[in-house]
Formats: sequence, C-alpha cells, structure tokens
Amino acid sequence: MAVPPGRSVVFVTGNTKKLEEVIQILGDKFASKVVSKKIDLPEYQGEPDEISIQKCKEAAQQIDGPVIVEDTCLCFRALGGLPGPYIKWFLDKLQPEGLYKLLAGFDDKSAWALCTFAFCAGKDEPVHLFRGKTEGKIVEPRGPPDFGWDPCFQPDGYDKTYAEMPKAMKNSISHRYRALAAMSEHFSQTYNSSPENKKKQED
Ligand SMILES: O=P(O)(O)OP(=O)(O)OP(=O)(O)OC[C@H]1O[C@@H](n2cnc3c(O)ncnc32)[C@H](O)[C@@H]1O
Ligand SMILES: [Mg+2]
Repeated sequence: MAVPPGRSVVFVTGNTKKLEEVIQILGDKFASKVVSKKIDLPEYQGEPDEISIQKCKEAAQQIDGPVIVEDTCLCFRALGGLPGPYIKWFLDKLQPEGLYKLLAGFDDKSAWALCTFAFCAGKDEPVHLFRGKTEGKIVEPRGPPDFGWDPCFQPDGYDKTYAEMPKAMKNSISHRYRALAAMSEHFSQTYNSSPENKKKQED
C-alpha cells in the first residue's frame, strides 16, 4: 500500500482479528508502512460515516499524528439496516445463533457487511473515508466461531459462510478487502502521481 511519505501511519484498533486480516490482505506493504496500536476507542452512535469520522478524529488526538481506524457494520435489510454499527453489542449478547434468530419473523434474510476505513493525517486534518461492502444473507451459524459474526454471514454467490471459507477466500471478497483496495488505490494515486515521485519512478 502506498501511504503518505514521512511519519508512519498508526492503525488504531482494539480488535486483534481485524488487525490479523488487514496484515493478511496487505502483506509486506503493511509492515513497512503502518504500525498498529491497541486502543479501545469509544463506540460512537449515528450513521456509519459519522461514526468513522468521530472515531478517526479521536484516534488522531490520542496519537497526535497520522492514523487509520476502521469500523465494521452488519446490516439486516429486513431491519432497515440495523444492527449496523451496533452489531458489536448485538453479537456480544446474542452470539451468531441469536443474530440468525432475530430474523425468524422475516422472509428477507439478506444483509450486507460494510467496512469503513478512515484516514487522518493529524489532529487538525480532514478525515478521508474508504468503504467496502459485501452483500450476503444471514444463515444458521456454520463453521468455526473464530471471528465475530463470520459463522452466520454467507456472501452472495457462495455456499459457505465467511467462517467456513479458507481465510484467503474471505480476504479476496470481504467488505474489509474492498475497503482496503479503495484506500490503497487512493494513496497510490495521490502520492505516486506527485511530480517528485514520478521523477523517482523514471530514474
Ligand atoms: O477497536 P475497533 O477497531 O473498533 O474494533 P471493534 O471490535 O470494536 O470493532 P467495531 O467497533 O468495528 O465493531 C464491529 C463488530 O463486528 C465484529 N467484526 C468486525 N469485522 C468482522 C468480520 O470481518 N467478521 C466477523 N465479525 C467482524 C467485531 O468483532 C465487532 O464485534
Ligand atoms: Mg469498536
């Protein structure tokens, strides 16, 4: 991933599994450009974009430098997009089995996973958002309960839940993969097209 030159960027998350996936998806590019810091940021309320902006600003305050944060929503169409950003608490109390049962009274089991990465260059700088979405449906849990709601989310076009898939398969279609692709694309365009970098590439 091409990231801003200068100070290394700090990826702030309290979630080890998220961090593992980001490293798997970005590989060496991550290790060389980004460091991570385990801080439990507040769980803000509101629309996903607004939550990511607030989360990123708080992280930039705490780190006092360039930061990346990520927020993940799981949205049930029959419930108007809820639990959405509140999925963490629903998952905590209900487990994947209870999430599945939430939709018992609805024919529409469709859902989407939304991942938003937010980047901010410093505490008084604007926040940039990069989103990735994967459509699927909520099913009776299948597969190892290693990461969050993975056992009850089956992406469209697959007969396996995220939990049943090999990691490499999840990481090639996931909400997180798509958001990271959008962020990498932005940074490579912004920083690789500067006259200084163009010159470097030509040399
Ligand atoms: O510190 P942060 O980065 O906020 O980490 P978090 O665990 O609080 O994460 P979120 O606020 O984004 O809440 C998302 C919830 O969804 C879970 N989750 C996130 N990504 C997931 C994925 O790809 N598969 C399954 N569960 C996931 C995660 O464990 C949380 O319970
Ligand atoms: Mg959180």
